[in-house]
Amino acid sequence: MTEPIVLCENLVKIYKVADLEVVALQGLDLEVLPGEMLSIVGASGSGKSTLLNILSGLDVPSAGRCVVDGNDLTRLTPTQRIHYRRHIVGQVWQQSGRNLLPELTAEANVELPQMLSGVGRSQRLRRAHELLDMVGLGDKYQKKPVQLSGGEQQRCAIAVALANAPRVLFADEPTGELDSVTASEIYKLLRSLNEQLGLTIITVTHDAALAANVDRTIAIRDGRTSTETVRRESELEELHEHMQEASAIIGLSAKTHRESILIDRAGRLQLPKEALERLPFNGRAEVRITEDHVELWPLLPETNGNSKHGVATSRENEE
Ligand SMILES: Nc1ncnc2c1ncn2[C@@H]1O[C@H](COP(=O)(O)OP(=O)(O)OP(=O)(O)O)[C@@H](O)[C@H]1O
Repeated sequence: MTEPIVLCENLVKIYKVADLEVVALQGLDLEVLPGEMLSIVGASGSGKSTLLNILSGLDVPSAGRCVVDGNDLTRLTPTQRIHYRRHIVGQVWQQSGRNLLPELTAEANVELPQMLSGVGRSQRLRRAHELLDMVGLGDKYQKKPVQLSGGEQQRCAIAVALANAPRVLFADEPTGELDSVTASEIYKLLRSLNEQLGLTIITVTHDAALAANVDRTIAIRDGRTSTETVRRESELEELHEHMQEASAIIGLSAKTHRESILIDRAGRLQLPKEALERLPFNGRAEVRITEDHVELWPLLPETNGNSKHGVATSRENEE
């Protein structure tokens, strides 16, 4: 079995602000396989950036386990952390000011991380040109960020992030400041780099529609993974009744994507908000375990087993 390149187990992050504690991640589990292109979606404040900051080595978890390409992020020494950030992971941020130095040309921006790693000038230049060609900036080597469009700046940022050939690329809202056409082009570029280089890519986005561009989307709610959406190998011709319900979770068609609720090792899951809003659970549910699925029913006085209010939380053999 292929080992995951990213593994988070029961990850917890608590921020202390004055006397207050903010629990940003509350026991998050995540596995990503080498070569996967994954998107993390979730409402503002759900913990996406916190997770990405931990994975990219900028922050440390309060508890739990987090291993990326064999590096245990709870145990790195400061020197190992610098090596990890320079060589194992690459990052692209939403604001181009965080990705590129304004006074340097595109070429020099891609040279910089290599220079910090001790790569010689001719090799640096060769690599910078190779990467700028790959991201579609073959005619912009000498342009400074201000002379590039927003989309070109993000292309350049991707080249910078790949300068030291990382094993995993993290992109936090890489298209947040771009129009939808340019955003979709950046996702296509990320997809082609993922396929050409076999690079593992994890992006964070508010925009569930962009999730259609990746293999798998994980939704985070309140610091925990809640649902997973996987692109189907081939489009379904027909949908079962219950599958149309499922497609509402992040807004992609159940014909093209298969959605599931994630159940952690302790058996915890988060019901979709839609189910919570539509059905009167009031914090508790009647559980019915059958041979091949589990049903959760609101505790209505008149519930007699024939109510239409049931929500199936696990169905096997759905296709
Ligand atoms: N440095 C910090 N100090 C204190 N609290 C923080 C800090 N960073 C994040 N938080 C809190 O942790 C929770 C998760 O924040 P996080 O930024 O990870 O969410 P997010 O899903 O990335 O949100 P957004 O989409 O708005 O960027 C929020 O309640 C936030 O206020």
